[in-house]
Formats: sequence, C-alpha cells, structure tokens
Amino acid sequence: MLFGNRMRTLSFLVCDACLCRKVVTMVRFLTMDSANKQRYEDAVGTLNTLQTNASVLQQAKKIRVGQLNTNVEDTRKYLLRTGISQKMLDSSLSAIHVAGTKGKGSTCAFTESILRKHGHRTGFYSSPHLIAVRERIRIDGKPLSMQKFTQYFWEVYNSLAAQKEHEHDMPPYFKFLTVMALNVFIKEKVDVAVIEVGIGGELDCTNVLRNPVVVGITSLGLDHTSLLGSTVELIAWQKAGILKPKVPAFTVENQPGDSLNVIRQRAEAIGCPLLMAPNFEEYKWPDGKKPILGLDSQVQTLNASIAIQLAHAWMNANNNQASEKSLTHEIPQSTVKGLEQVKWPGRTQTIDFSPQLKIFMDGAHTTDSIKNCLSWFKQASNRGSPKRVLLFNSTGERDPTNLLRPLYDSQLFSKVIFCPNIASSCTADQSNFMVTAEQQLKRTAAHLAAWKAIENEPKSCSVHTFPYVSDALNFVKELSAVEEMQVLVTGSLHLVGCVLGLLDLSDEDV
Ligand SMILES: Nc1ncnc2c1ncn2[C@@H]1O[C@H](COP(=O)(O)OP(=O)(O)OP(=O)(O)O)[C@@H](O)[C@H]1O
Repeated sequence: MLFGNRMRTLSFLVCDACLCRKVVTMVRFLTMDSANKQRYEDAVGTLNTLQTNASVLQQAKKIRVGQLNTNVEDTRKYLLRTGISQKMLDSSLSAIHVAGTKGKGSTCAFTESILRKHGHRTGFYSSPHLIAVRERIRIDGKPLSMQKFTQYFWEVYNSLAAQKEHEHDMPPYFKFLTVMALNVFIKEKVDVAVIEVGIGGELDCTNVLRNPVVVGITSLGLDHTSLLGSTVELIAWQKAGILKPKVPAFTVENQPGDSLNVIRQRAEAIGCPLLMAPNFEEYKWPDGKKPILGLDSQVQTLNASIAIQLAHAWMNANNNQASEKSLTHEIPQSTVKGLEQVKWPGRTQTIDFSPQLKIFMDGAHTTDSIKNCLSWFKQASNRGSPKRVLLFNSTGERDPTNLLRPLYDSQLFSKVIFCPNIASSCTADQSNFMVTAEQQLKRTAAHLAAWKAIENEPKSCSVHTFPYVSDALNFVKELSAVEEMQVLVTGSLHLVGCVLGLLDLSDEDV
C-alpha cells in the first residue's frame, strides 16, 4: 500500500532536479531489511497511539494555564522510569534551552550549526516535524536514523510500559518524545544539546532542564493565546519561565508592547543575568565580509544574532571562560560557516521544481510571520514577471481572515489554492492527526469563504480548492507547462511538510 502510494507520488511529481535523489531514496527504502522497516513503522505507529498534541492542548485548555499543570513533574517521573534521575540529567547533559513565539526553531538551527562547525558533537530537539518524526531528534545536524529511532523508541517505550501504575500511565506524544530525546542525547554522549521549547516555557515538558548552560528567548508575539494568555506580556511571563538562576540568557531589544520589561522583571526575580543580543550590523566579521545567512529574510538576522551569543556563551562556559558580556568582536570563520551553511527546511525555502516552476515555502502561521514571509517572497521572487500562485492552509484556533488579509492586500497572486494538510500518500510518520479529513475539508471551505469575504469586486484572481496537496501540485505543474509559475506555500508548517514529503527529499534535505 505504502509502495503503491509512493510510486504514484513519484509518477506525479518527477522533476529533473529531484529525480536522482528520488531514485536514491527509493533504492534505500527498497533495500532496507524488511524486518527493520516494519519495526520502524511499528514504532511510529505506536508513538501515534499516544495522545497527540491536539488532544493534549484541548485538555490543557480546559484545565487553564497554571492550574493542575504537571507537565514538568510528569516528564521528570517518566525520565526516572527510563533510568535518568533529575540529578543525572543535571550533571550529564550540557544544554542550551530556547523559547519564543517566532524564530526559536531557526535560532536553534543556527546555534546547532555554529557549534557543529566548531567541532562539537551536537544534539538538537525541535518540533513540529515536516515529513518524519525522526527529524525532531537530530545528532550532528542529521535526523536520527530509522534504525536508531526504532532502537531508542522501543527502549524508552518498553521501560515506561513495564512501570505503568495504571492503564493510562504513559506520557502523551510530546512528553514521550522529550523523554526519548533526552535519553538519546545522554546515551549518544553529545557535547551539547540544543533544546527548543514546545509551547510557552514555564510549563513546557522541556523545562525539566534545571541547569542549562545558557538560555535564549526569541521574538515574542501572539500565538497559542488560549494556553499562554491573550497579551504579549502574559505570553512573555510564560516564556521567561525557562530562565534559571545564574544562567545567562539572551534575547533581542525589539520586542512588542511591554514584553521585554516582563522578561527583565522575571529575570531579576529569578536571579538570571539577562543580556541583549547585538544588532547584526554591530558584529565584526572576518575580512569585514558580512555572512550571507543560510536562512533568507530580514528577521533571520535577529535569530542569527541570538544564536551567535548562545553558541559562544556555551563554548566560553565549556572552556571555563564564562563571560557576562555579549560578544561582537572577531567573529571566527567557523561561526560564519555555521551561519551560512545552516539548513532549516520549510522556512523561507525555495525549490526549483522545473525550469518553469519554482516553489517558495515558509511555514508562517501568525499575522506577523505572514507579513515577513510576504516581504521575503516579494524579494526572492522578484525576477521577470511570472504568474504567482498562493497555496495556503491554516490550522488550530488561528483566525484565517487575519492571516489571509495581508496575502490578499499584497495583490501578488493570480491564483489562490486552499487545500487541507493531506498529501495523497500516507506513511506512519504523516498520520499523526487528531483532526479528521472531514474537519480539515471544512477548514478549507472556511478559508475559501474568508477569502471571498475579503475580496473586493472585480475579482482579481481565481480561487481553487483541492482535497489533497498532490492534486494542488499537479494543478500548478500543469499550469507551468504553459507559462512560468512561482508558487508560495504558506500558512501552516504541516502544509509545507506535505509538499516536501511529496518531493521525496533525502535526510540531507530535511
Ligand atoms: N524573529 C522572527 N520574527 C518573525 N517571524 C519569524 C522570526 N523568525 C522566524 N520567523 C518565521 O516564523 C516561522 C517559523 O519559524 P521558526 O520555525 O524559526 O519559528 P518557531 O518559533 O520555531 O515557530 P513555531 O514553533 O511556531 O513553528 C517561519 O515562517 C519563519 O520565517
């Protein structure tokens, strides 16, 4: 079945640039020992039976922030059942912990890349994944291999299952993966683990980390408001919950509303030295040559600056040269390489699908990040006058009108496509949804209605809906046979993941 789907996908989406990679991926998949393949699929299938994020969020909403939230204690309890006590975690994992509304993934990716280029063995825990869940746990920048994922999954799962105190005493999806990632990093003896917060900070499972070496708080904004609070100040308070006494923390000056003051006050109360990452223009680069960041778009300079500080603060602490100053001078060449060669797919990523079809992808899903995405797209796609198509979806409680309005106002698109986050093929990795296909299709219809409500007469573009992402891609592929097309995929990282999944990329690309 899986193969049938993969074959179909391949015949749909063959582009010259991807053909070689597809063949390699296919051969790798075909030649994998079938027992191992089955064990990996079983592991992912079993993981998906643990409660998914969506249902956990629903429950958490009912409970309300702060009340009865035992995420951190529960994570500690489950870690202990896998043989890792808090003391062991504190002493054996050298961690960098990062929270924020926007840019925490990118900042972690820059930080990890810099540290790797300096020769350190890195672990990196992030969420969500785009194609395969193993992307969430990386060693030396690469997703855990299927074989290692399977091995660690069953080790952790079996110890937890053996020590259950009642029928439902298993961690839900994100908590399980956090426990597993910490196991992997300790057992793989990484020098440094870069850990991205899931949601918020104070009450996030990753806040089981009690003595990270350094902490980062990236750009703040409104997201997950029903969990974290309806103002940026309330959200800032939650994010600042990862600050620790005497552990230096970095953030950026330019934060919305009074949120920076909230972080400052919390840092003072906790006893955490809070430092500002310098403006990107202030750095002294080797030979005066400013790096071309591996992640395109102006906002990435904010993330890159926090990352430089985090990575260097970690390296200084590692050399017993802790400094409570932010660094701007003499940026080493390895740091530049880390910034330039970073890979963080699905964020301001472009793929030349064919000479006539270029795909631009950015998983922006807040109004601010949609605006950033648009300015990146305008700049990156500014070549000739090809037709521009928008492929959009959004999920969760986000108001589609707020996300669609800047896209409409840009007047860039001659066609708009709405489509649920359902590729046509489905592997175990991609079936972790609490939302049914029917609910997703309703959401697609709501996007169509929201767009029509925004649209002024006369209609400036044609609007289409498709049930599957593969149908949407085939539609643009056919259009590109006639004229040059540029497609912007945005609104949801999961939608971007579906597109990337259909392109069948290798581990080097995700
Ligand atoms: N500092 C920033 N300000 C605004 N938007 C940003 C910033 N950094 C990244 N983005 C945009 O936000 C989206 C998600 O990026 P990234 O994965 O780095 O953030 P994140 O905080 O991990 O997001 P999430 O957890 O919501 O998926 C992308 O569209 C990216 O281009």
